[in-house]
Amino acid sequence: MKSINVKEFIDTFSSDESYTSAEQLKNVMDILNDVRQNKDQALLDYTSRFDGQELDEIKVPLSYLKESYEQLDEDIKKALVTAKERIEAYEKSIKYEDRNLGEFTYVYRPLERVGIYVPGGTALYPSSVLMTVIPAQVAGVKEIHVTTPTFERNNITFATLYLLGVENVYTVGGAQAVAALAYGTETIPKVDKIAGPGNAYVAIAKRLVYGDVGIDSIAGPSEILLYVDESSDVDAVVYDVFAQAEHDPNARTFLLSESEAFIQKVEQRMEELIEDQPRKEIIKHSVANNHYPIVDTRENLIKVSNYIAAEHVSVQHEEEDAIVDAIDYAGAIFKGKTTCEAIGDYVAGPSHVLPTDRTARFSHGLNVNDFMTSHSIISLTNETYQSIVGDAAIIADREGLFAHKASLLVRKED
Ligand SMILES: NC(=O)c1ccc[n+]([C@@H]2O[C@H](COP(=O)([O-])OP(=O)(O)OC[C@H]3O[C@@H](n4cnc5c(N)ncnc54)[C@H](O)[C@@H]3O)[C@@H](O)[C@H]2O)c1
Ligand SMILES: N[C@H](CO)Cc1c[nH]c[nH+]1
Ligand SMILES: [Zn+2]
Repeated sequence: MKSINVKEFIDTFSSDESYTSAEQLKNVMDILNDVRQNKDQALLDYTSRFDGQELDEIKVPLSYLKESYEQLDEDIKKALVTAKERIEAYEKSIKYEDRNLGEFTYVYRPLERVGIYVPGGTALYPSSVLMTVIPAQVAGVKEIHVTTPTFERNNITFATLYLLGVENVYTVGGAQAVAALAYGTETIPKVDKIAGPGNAYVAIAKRLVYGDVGIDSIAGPSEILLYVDESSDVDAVVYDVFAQAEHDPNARTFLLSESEAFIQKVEQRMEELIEDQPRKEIIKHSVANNHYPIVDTRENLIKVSNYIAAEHVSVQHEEEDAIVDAIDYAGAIFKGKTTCEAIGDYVAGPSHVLPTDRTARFSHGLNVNDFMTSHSIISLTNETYQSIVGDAAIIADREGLFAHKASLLVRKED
């Protein structure tokens, strides 16, 4: 594919119709309203329509989870436990603790009831079970409810849920699952916050229910921004592009370099390897519509990296320290030629649930603290109170809020 410079990219990209088109929004809104009104019946209807499954019940019996786990081979059991231990250790290390600051205390409390979306449309995502449920468990969430459009009685998603001890699992996907968690149905309870990644329908639905329920972030179709140079390995870069593209036709891949010659080597190799990819149909669609090879100066490439604020930024470059330092906005940065993005998908430690669609400008990857809420406890000594009450009263006076002023001054000592 021909490369473009940063200016050409900004012109095309900002005028792109992203997956959140008005039509998509309307479709998702209709699904949300239907589930709100018709509850379980709507879930059964959408599951038949979008997933081709005629279900009798939505809740997965615990015996299915147990059987799924027991039938796993030892090598995958061991891999899941390795991932579990690394993710747990990471989340425990970053968990906020109560802080006593004398007259002020910040306290952190786990959420009571959360809903977790585990994707399962074109692939199974046991790794997303680990990357969402473990932070919630480390936070101490009291009730965890998981929805996933996964139907086979024995499958690795159910097995991983069993490994983590999750008992409330429902076979519902897409916007309808988000609606069920946000508003409640006969089977699925209304939760306080919904977390977890998914495709465009899931991402739009989370946007729309926010406010009625909390959400973690917009963790929609996957993205990677690769910043590479002549020292990078061409095949490794190609597989990094394909690894994101194979998630979804809407997945986006940005390939940035100061070297046109290197970009052309990667583009050429992509053409050679694409036909051999088992998920080539999805990859081709993603690459044809959402792949951006960009060549420009260092300064412009850094600016555009911060503009895109991609879910994953992978820096494979001789001057990686300087480039990583200059990047302010990204879901997660993978530094160096060995630390590829896919290691973060599975076992590195930090959650792979990351903001997409430029939302890393203002939100961050999922972690234990997203499953907690904090409040301050303010308890002033009388001495402090008496020293500041006059200032408070005069501001209340100027706001014209006289009951505020009175409540302050009634406690003032002469
Ligand atoms: N950002 C992140 O942190 C992150 C992490 C993991 C996965 N992902 C993303 O998760 C997604 C997984 O996507 P998926 O599709 O395989 O699974 P999914 O579970 O997200 O979506 C499947 C559901 O989409 C709904 N759906 C499909 N076609 C529809 C239509 N025409 N109208 C309404 N609803 C429809 C169905 O209800 C189906 O159950 C990918 O986009 C992947 O990139 C993102
Ligand atoms: N790359 C995805 C996040 O965008 C996460 C994932 C799960 N499994 C494989 N990959
Ligand atoms: Zn991935």
